[in-house]
Amino acid sequence: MSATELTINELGGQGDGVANHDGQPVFVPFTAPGDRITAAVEATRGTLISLLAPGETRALPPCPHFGPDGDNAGCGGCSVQHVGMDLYAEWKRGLVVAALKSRGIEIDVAPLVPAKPGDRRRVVFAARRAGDGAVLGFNRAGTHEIVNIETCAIATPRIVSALPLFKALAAQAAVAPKPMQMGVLDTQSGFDIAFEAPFQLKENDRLRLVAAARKAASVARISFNGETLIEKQPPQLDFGRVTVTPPPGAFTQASADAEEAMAALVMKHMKKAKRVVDLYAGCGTFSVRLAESHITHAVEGFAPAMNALDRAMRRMQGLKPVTMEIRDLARRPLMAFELKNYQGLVFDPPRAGAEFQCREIAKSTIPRIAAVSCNPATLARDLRILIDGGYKLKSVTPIDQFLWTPHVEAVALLEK
Ligand SMILES: C[S@@+](CC[C@H](N)C(=O)[O-])C[C@H]1O[C@@H](n2cnc3c(N)ncnc32)[C@H](O)[C@@H]1O
Repeated sequence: MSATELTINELGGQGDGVANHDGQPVFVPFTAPGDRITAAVEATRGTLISLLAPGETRALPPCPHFGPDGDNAGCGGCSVQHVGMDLYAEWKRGLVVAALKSRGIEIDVAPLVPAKPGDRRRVVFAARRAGDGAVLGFNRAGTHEIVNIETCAIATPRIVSALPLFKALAAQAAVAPKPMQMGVLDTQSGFDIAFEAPFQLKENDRLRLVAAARKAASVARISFNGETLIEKQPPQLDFGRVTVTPPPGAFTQASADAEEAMAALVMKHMKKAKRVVDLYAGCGTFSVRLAESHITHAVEGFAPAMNALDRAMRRMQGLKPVTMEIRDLARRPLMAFELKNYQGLVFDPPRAGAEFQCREIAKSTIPRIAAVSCNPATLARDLRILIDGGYKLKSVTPIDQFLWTPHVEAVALLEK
């Protein structure tokens, strides 16, 4: 394929540079606005061949695994380390602005709440067997090839220091050649490690993995396909004043700082509400903070998460009551009449959003709503439903929970 000379005009939605070629957009990974490059172009995809002249927005990537060059480069964990932080922040904010605009929602979206490198406490690695050991890292973008990492610019320093340990444990767990996922949560009491694999462990494999975990002081718990193999001490996270032990497989926010930023926005908006309902409550990230001053009803579909919240609340004193309900909100959303006793509602659904639930909220008279979302597209769809139901959108704040990726959290606040 011949080399085509291109100038990069902007960053696309996935963080690739976008050039115009014969009137068509061409997306070239690892390029920045202003770059003059040569690329091998195939339809709308370009592969960088050479950087002829860097654009002014180009920055040095902090991680050696980022970028197209080198043995262990091409890590797909991050896609946007190669531009300056001002452009990066504006690009990320723009993802939220564009999603809202596509639903006809015009609002002055707040500046991005930034993230710090090294603050991701929850990371999901890809791992597989390699000889006597294991490779562990992230998939090369668009492939199933795992880039074996020696460091990571986004994960907490504790996670980075423990990469050799994670590789040793992955080598014990990877009893079949197929790749698996290794979720690592850096908790106050040690690592909570959750393997998800398309195979099972035999008894001897389990014993070997458990023996390796026993020797590692920093491991709190290991689970394999949802089953706890060893719990040396309960993994613990503080949500505000309350210490919770999330069960294996439960959702936890990926960064403590991002969680604090989201919770602060939610709490401020709920200030005047006496009773608040927290939908998609997980292990109670928002509920326990709300319970400092509001009677709170937490609703969640994953029973072990609600049980974890229940156990944590039983140890606490001085909080308002939190009632809990295990309920599938996709099949059985809370109906408008069930919402009539609340003055505030928080919802933080999975990526698919809360379309049916929002149709009921839209009919309700709850004066204050806080919508938390990791997917601007479904957030915009859900906000449209609420706005059409008479809610006024007061603010939207993007939060950089997933540094250097195209993923962004947002907190939207509404009133009726
Ligand atoms: C993005 S997480 C938010 C959890 C919590 N608010 C937090 O901040 O940690 C979404 C939560 O929705 C729950 N969930 C997913 N589908 C659900 C459904 N159909 N009904 C109820 N809960 C659901 C998940 O188990 C998860 O706890």
